[in-house]
Amino acid sequence: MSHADTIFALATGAGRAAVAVLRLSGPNCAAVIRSLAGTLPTPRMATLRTLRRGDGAALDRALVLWFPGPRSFTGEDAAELHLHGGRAVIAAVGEALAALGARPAEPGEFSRRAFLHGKLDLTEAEGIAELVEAETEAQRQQALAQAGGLLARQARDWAGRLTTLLAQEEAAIEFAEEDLPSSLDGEVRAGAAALACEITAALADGGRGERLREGLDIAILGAPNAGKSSLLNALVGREAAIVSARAGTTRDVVEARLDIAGVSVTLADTAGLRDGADEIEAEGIRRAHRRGEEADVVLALFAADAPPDGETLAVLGRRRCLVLLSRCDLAPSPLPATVAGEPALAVSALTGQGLDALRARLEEEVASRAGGGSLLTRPRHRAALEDTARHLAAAADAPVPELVSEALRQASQSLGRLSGRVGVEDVLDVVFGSFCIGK
Ligand SMILES: Nc1nc2c(c(=O)[nH]1)N(C=O)[C@@H](CNc1ccc(C(=O)N[C@@H](CCC(=O)O)C(=O)O)cc1)CN2
Ligand SMILES: Nc1nc2c(ncn2[C@@H]2O[C@H](COP(=O)(O)OP(=O)(O)OP(=O)(O)O)[C@@H](O)[C@H]2O)c(=O)[nH]1
Ligand SMILES: [Mg+2]
Repeated sequence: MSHADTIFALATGAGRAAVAVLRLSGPNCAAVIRSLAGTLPTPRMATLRTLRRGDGAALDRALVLWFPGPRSFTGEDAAELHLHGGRAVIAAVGEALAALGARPAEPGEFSRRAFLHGKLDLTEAEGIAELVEAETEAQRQQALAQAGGLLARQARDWAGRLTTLLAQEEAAIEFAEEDLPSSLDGEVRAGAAALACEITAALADGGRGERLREGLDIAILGAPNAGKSSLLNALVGREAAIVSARAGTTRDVVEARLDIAGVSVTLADTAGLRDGADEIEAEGIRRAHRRGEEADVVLALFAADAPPDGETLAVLGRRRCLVLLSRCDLAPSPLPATVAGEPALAVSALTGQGLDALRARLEEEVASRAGGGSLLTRPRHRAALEDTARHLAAAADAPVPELVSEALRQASQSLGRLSGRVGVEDVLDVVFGSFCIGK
């Protein structure tokens, strides 16, 4: 993959659409646009042109945008073709571009070039990917802040202070050689300890930003016929799962997406837990248990009109669950307030009783685990900052000035990985490889 190539990709979604945007970037852009559109349009001004193949045949009437570098998204010559959205139009123009020496872009290659040309740091590029993937309002806000440099600015501030500390420690080492008394070493150690503290405080966010980006998983577990599928349908407001009076209706895990408190939540309905099921149902029950173990929150359902079953009680013993007494319209009141000592919320998917209270409880559970206001949105950020804080703490406590300086250098390296300044090619491959084509 050469950064000297001129690349192109469809920037808009596949499938039928009114307009399709083909994006181009690279040193050969001007020649490619001249060849397709006759002359270069005025920079950054949408211009209607007939695009023609080498043999003069018309390809499409399109809006052409020309972005001379370095004042472009990628920081090099770039262009956009706003085509009619037909599959054949896109294919024909793509063929013409390939014939002119441009090649299809890899996933994330436009953002990678913007990064390489210093237009974005790595966390800002990640923010752009997060913006494209955002499904909820809170995810959008977090992604926009990240793309706008929220973490990048903080990292630059930390990096600047770290560089100052390193320079001061080098000076302290010099002074020591000249046998001059200096308090500089002590000041640097105190500065390193303070910076370690500040970074540790930023890390102590309970992973809320990462969870907001990734979304949360909630699993519904309980005996056959407890009303799990009915509850899923009631919560998502559509018939996502099959409901029937026969025990053992659900076998596969049925997933539905919900927006709870601005967090993207995957709600999973599972096979009813019981012994002695047939082969297929038994596999469903294994999947149910696995879902329960992986979930952030488990809803344990007990039918209010039946005694609590041992299988679901065993789940309560293994992990903290939100306990629900389902089908509560079928049981005579008063209902028990607890199951196996756990407070239980009475709900009915049929009458809707208790559903608002359940939604409120779910909002609390979700809001306590994920939400906005965090600088960190990825495990990668956490790992880099944990290393940085560790090296800073080591610098504060190092036995001799030379080791203070060495630890500060390592802290600087770790922090550089966060912004991508200390660029190990494989980190870039991982980050940009997860982007979609055309980004
Ligand atoms: N048609 C279209 N819409 C789009 C994009 C695009 O590339 N094309 N974007 C793509 O992500 C987003 C907008 N982001 C952009 C960010 C920077 C530049 C850009 O060219 N920046 C120049 C400054 C340009 C100027 O100030 O006039 C630069 O940074 O040098 C373009 C788009 C969303 N919408
Ligand atoms: N009266 C009443 N009936 C309910 C309620 N919830 C579910 N049912 C009925 O209980 C039966 C089982 O409901 P499902 O939602 O399929 O139960 P399930 O837990 O998904 O069952 P499996 O998939 O077999 O594990 C169906 O006949 C539902 O109509 C409720 O709140 N009130
Ligand atoms: Mg079911």
